[in-house]
Amino acid sequence: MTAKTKPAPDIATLTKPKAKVELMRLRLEIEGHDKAYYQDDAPKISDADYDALRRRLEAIEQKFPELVNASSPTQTVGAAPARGFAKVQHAVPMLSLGNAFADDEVAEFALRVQRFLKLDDVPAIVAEPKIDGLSLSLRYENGELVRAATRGDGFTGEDVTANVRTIKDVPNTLKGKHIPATCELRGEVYMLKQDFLALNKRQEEANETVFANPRNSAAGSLRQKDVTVTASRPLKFFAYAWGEMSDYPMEEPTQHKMLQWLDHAGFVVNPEITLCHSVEDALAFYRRIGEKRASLPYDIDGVVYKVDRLDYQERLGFVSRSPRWAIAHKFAAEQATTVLEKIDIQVGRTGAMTPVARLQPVTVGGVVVQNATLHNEDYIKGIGNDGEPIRDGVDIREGDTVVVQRAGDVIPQIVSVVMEKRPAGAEPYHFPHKCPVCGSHAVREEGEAVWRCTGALICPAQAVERLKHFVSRLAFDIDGLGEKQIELFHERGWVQEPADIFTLKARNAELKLEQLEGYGETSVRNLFAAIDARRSIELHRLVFALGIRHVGEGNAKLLARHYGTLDAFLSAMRAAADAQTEEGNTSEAYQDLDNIAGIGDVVAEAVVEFFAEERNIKALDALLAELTEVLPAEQARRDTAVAGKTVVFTGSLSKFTRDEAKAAAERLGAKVAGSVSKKTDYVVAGEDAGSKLTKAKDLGVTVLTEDEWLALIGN
Ligand SMILES: NC(=O)c1ccc[n+]([C@@H]2O[C@H](COP(=O)([O-])OP(=O)(O)OC[C@H]3O[C@@H](n4cnc5c(N)ncnc54)[C@H](O)[C@@H]3O)[C@@H](O)[C@H]2O)c1
Ligand SMILES: [Zn+2]
Repeated sequence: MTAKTKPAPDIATLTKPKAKVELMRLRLEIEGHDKAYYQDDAPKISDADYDALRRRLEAIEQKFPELVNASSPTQTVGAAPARGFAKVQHAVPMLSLGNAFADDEVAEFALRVQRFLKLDDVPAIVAEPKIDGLSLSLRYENGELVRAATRGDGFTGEDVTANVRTIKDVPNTLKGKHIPATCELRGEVYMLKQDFLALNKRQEEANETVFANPRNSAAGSLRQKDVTVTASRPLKFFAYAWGEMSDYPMEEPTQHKMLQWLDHAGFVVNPEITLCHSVEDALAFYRRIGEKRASLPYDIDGVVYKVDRLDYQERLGFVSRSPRWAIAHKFAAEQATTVLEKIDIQVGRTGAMTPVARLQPVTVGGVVVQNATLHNEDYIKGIGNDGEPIRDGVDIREGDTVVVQRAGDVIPQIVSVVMEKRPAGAEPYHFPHKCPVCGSHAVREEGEAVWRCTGALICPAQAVERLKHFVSRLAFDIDGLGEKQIELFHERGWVQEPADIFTLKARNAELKLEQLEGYGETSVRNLFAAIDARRSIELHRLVFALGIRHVGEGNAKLLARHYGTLDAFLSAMRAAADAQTEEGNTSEAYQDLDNIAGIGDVVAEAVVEFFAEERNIKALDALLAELTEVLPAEQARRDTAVAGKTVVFTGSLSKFTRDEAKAAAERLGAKVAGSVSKKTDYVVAGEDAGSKLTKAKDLGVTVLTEDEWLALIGN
């Protein structure tokens, strides 16, 4: 949810005519967002982006005050009532609040108030959590609820009386002795975070609107034309204000006494509200509630400070859209403090294990955040990609209180750990050395930050990718069994590991593949025939198909040629795997593998790790039981003109395909390379050969036409 605004002109150099145009543009854009937010309960941008638009508008209006007019968003509140609701005129307007973001803006507010009232000290101030919901005005006549209205544009709201009667926290009849004949009591409709999450889950399952946060969810639930829908939604209400009052229920009324009265009259008043006697007290409340924010069961987006004495409030009065006697101290929109409850490991499609922080849900920038990525083992330890410390080298532990950040569309991140809040006995996190999905052992390669599951053949997290690889062109290459079919068969639970492909036919009495959409008797028969044809497979294809990390087609061929037969390969691998330790491998089998020309330490390690995983062996055995023969690798010949030579094919070939050329060359003992170097013996150039040909000429490498090549290999 980022604002897609054009690079906006610099305010400092803005001329008046340009400012006019820019104001017009901003006003339209803000009005559009106001409608989406207030009328449709479905904002299109984050609150932070929205606030940035408003701040820009304010800055321009400040520079050109003559351009301000009454319809500017800086002068208005909310949005007009939506169609479909009866309109209600508020006896006393429902306004917005001025904003403060920094501590000194709060101090300035207090000083302004003090000066305005000509007092010697800052007057008593009530600090209230700013509940992130929507405000509601309730009109009581002779203690009975007669009308409920939303704020709307501040003067006219929407009639939601029937909807509000379904909210338990709103009394139909006021309690107590001192009930004014007429009173408009006000507060915030909101939804508990857990109720919001549960509601969203139900909505998602029913394919209904999913809300971005508890605020939108509360607003959308209240503003329903069908009252039974509102009744089914878990709405709550905190009372904290009032509009018209025929008289006050007490002598010398104050904000905090009125809150007490609201409580006695049958409302729920927020229990965190505190009476403060200095700016320091007020700021301390702000910090305390900020730290508590994530563990509160409802969302708050700041603190509202209100001058306590009502006679002072009256003297202070209003400026355009907000009272002079109150101010909202907002939390930084894109950061929030919360508790990291648990670290989970997610296994990717290729076996990479990524740690994810499970957080107590917290709303950051208008979106509920429950997870944050922790990237890898080093990141959790406080080590960055370059080996340098991050977060001042502080590690992340389960139970930590952390500051989460979300900027634009970026995945939420953990910016810092609040060390004072680290629970006694919190242990450094031990990154698991086992795959949480399949239980296979995991490895972290030299020079890499990522741990990977070695259960290539059996890990459900990797299954689809692995199976697709297994049937790919250079592996088993089964006609009629491509990526789409693999996905389908896997989704249905018919194929979990390679061996299952070969038992499809035997299970078909039960599976009935021919009844699948797009399949018929013939195509199923053809599929089974294609699968059967692959029960006999070349060793290098089998090795490649296993999906061992770093073993591509080239390495698979090197291995197949070196060992020759499946039995030789398997017994060598078992011997090497048996000798595998964390410190290394000194077995003869391993040394032999590591010494194969073209196979380096990284590849050798990966191969042995694969065979050291018992689960892979089981899956491989199951597969081998289904195969009829594994064809030994063709030994590279040493008696041909090109044996031991390195060849590069380039340009478009017309006498043979590149795959054919490569296969033929390799059969004759040549090595096929992808790029030209001093070690290249021949470059076979087809039509339109480009840079490789030029390079060959530069290096003096022999260049052959296709025909010359065919002649050389005796065709
Ligand atoms: N994302 C968008 O497209 C979009 C569009 C419009 C508005 N917004 C967001 O809405 C907010 C602006 O709305 P606003 O004009 O209502 O101002 P506001 O929400 O900043 O402040 C006024 C409101 O605070 C609420 N409030 C909660 N607790 C209170 C308490 N204890 N005492 C008094 N009031 C309390 C009341 O409902 C009151 O109407 C901003 O956060 C803005 O980012 C977002
Ligand atoms: Zn696994």
